[in-house]
Amino acid sequence: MSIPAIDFSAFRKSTEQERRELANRVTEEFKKHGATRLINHGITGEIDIREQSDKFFKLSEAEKVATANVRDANPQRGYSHVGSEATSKVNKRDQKGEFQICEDDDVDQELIDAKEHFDYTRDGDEYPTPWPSDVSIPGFHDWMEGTFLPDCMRLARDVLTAIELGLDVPVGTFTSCMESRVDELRIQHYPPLPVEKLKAGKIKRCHPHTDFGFITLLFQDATGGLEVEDRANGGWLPVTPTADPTEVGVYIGDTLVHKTNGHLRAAVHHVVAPLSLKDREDGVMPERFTIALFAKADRHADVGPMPRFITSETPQRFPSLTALELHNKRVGQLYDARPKA
Ligand SMILES: O=C(O)CCC(=O)C(=O)O
Ligand SMILES: [Fe+2]
Repeated sequence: MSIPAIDFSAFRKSTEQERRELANRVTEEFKKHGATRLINHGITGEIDIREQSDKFFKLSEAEKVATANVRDANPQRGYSHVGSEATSKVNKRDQKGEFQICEDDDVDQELIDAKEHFDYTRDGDEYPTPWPSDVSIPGFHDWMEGTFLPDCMRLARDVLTAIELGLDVPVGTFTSCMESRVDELRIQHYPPLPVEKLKAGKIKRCHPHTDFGFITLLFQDATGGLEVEDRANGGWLPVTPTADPTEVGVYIGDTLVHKTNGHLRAAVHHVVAPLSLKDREDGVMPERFTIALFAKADRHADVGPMPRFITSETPQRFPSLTALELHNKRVGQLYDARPKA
């Protein structure tokens, strides 16, 4: 089984009835795995992940480090080297085997994510991005910040509108608390990795985790290796890249889980060897590039469960807190850094 790719073109240009049907279909997929895949979603510009990302990751170590992310509990900005963030520290399975947000420090400290990344947001944000100079990468900032980020933000809001329709909550329920546009984009590079290195179980391209925002949009190159937890059968569903380079995976994140009191569950995902290398003992996993848009709620928005999702059968599961409080708690877990009180 795999996650079907849904044609999203009808969402912007069709009758109300067709929009609702599409919204229901997308929401049903989210209910199954916390994930869906979309094609024909309106981002038509060249999504050449490699071309854009390569420019940054090919910079010298010194130039990359000059834009380094500060490893604290604030929103991530700039460059993170291989092994910097530890996704293994953010979630844990509960007694029923379901993945939950980690609430204590009892996690394996030695698991390494074999990836480097650069995180950014729009200019003018209160947490500014340390961009590399335009001399070292001509056009990089303008394309990333000026074109790609707004396109992704628009698509994320459309998908959230579809979820509002699919859940039959008033339109604007989620999207009205995204006005300050604090979404974040991440370009990600997984350097070549010998399969042998995976054997000891300490290194993965990315350990199982859930993302922190409302939803994540994920564009991947043709390498493969991303998998989503298969809730119905156990195990994992490979999100195998298709021939369509614009295809985007969409994943439910913790903020939407909180707001819906667990009615929607987050997509648990990880990155392992691509299918062609899965049963091999040797060989080298080729490098891999992806781009993620983390669609976020306004920092001061209350992302505690909405009253309509709290019932006698489903009592309140999460506290009332702001999006920034939830986000900082989660980012802090990546770095063993506590948010400031
Ligand atoms: O690169 C991927 O396929 C997944 C990355 C990811 O899960 C993340 O950055 O949160
Ligand atoms: Fe993720």
